[in-house]
Amino acid sequence: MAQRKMIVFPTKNELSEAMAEYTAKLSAKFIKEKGLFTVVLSGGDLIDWLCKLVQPPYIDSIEWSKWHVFWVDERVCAWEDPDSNYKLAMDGFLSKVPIPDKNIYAIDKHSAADGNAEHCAALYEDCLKNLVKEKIIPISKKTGYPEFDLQLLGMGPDGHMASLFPNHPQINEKQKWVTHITDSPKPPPKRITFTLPVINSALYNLMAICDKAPAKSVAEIMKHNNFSLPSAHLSAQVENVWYLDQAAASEL
Ligand SMILES: O=C(O)[C@H](O)[C@@H](O)[C@H](O)[C@H](O)COP(=O)(O)O
Repeated sequence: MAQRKMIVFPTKNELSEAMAEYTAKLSAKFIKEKGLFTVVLSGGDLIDWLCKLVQPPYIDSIEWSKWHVFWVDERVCAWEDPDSNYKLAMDGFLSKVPIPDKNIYAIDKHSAADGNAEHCAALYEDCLKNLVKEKIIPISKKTGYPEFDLQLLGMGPDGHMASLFPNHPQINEKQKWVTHITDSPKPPPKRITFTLPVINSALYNLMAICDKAPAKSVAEIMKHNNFSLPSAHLSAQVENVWYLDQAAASEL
């Protein structure tokens, strides 16, 4: 498993530039090697930081038609709900680039609107299993879990990543690929999330963190490897890279 690497950027703008460059390079590499690129998004501020991808040179140089897009976690609510990570990504990013609709794998629309978190998690896992059969997602020979090319993650001030929260049992789930939570400390309470072994089976994991609020948790992880914080468990098969702005790195 890859060692954690950290890069601190003077500003959010520079972090955002670097994230676009990193994503574009991996997109070109994987499309050249296997004809497609699997990207996993999270919610939160990350989508804002992806804004550079919808600008030149990336908007014209990336082969968007070869992208397959997933969510590492999703809030269980209607697609139109302002809480929806799907809506956030569609409005801020995906609607601006020519990725075929069929390559955008959102939470099941009806079960999400019905608020059935357990069913949504099971359906999302079924969706991943079908894509394994269709050879869109390989199963890693090393980990035995699905292997995504790039996952773009964020961390909350409490050290959570995806919807794996401190002092909640989801972090220990090893059988399922996708699980659910109905009492998330960050609203809204109902969510689905990739499990830790799936998150860590990605080839490249990029964790992007800005602002002062998560700075203490960043320091707990970097200085003390405090495993009570779910983000401390992040790994990857090839690269586990953490992009911080100055504020997020201020307690280091
Ligand atoms: O659904 C969510 O809430 C997100 O996917 C979540 O895991 C997010 O990545 C972190 O909470 C960081 O969020 P911020 O960038 O908003 O702090």
